[in-house]
Amino acid sequence: MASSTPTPRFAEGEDQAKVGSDIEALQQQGWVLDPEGSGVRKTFYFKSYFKAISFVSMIGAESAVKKHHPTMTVRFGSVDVHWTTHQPRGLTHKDVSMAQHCDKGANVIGAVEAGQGQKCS
Ligand SMILES: C[C@H](O)[C@H](O)[C@H]1CNC2=NC(N)=NC(=O)C2=N1
Repeated sequence: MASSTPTPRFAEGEDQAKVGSDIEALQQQGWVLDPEGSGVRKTFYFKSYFKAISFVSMIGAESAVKKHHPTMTVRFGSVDVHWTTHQPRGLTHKDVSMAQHCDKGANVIGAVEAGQGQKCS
């Protein structure tokens, strides 16, 4: 059976119209809702492991400043990033602004298309 498309689950107190339209814009940039609809995720691809680690470091620095932290999985030529808000639970403007920051940083570092990332030989 095909799984149904998740619908956004916003945290209490969020401006749902604003965050909802920002999430739609992020989806145009390749972000997808997680299965619960309470977070967004995207995989970024890089030509070198050093670029992937530099991206993680850049996101980590912004996370420390903004006190909002992602779950990231680093692979040889890619980084999976997941943003959600734990308290209050659900999607917030913080997830949106950090996801936008990821897209900007990926451009600076030089992310590539899926399939163009570094692979094990
Ligand atoms: C006190 C501290 O700022 C909070 O616990 C922050 C830390 N980082 C966080 N990160 C994320 N992703 N969600 C949160 O709710 C959150 N809360």
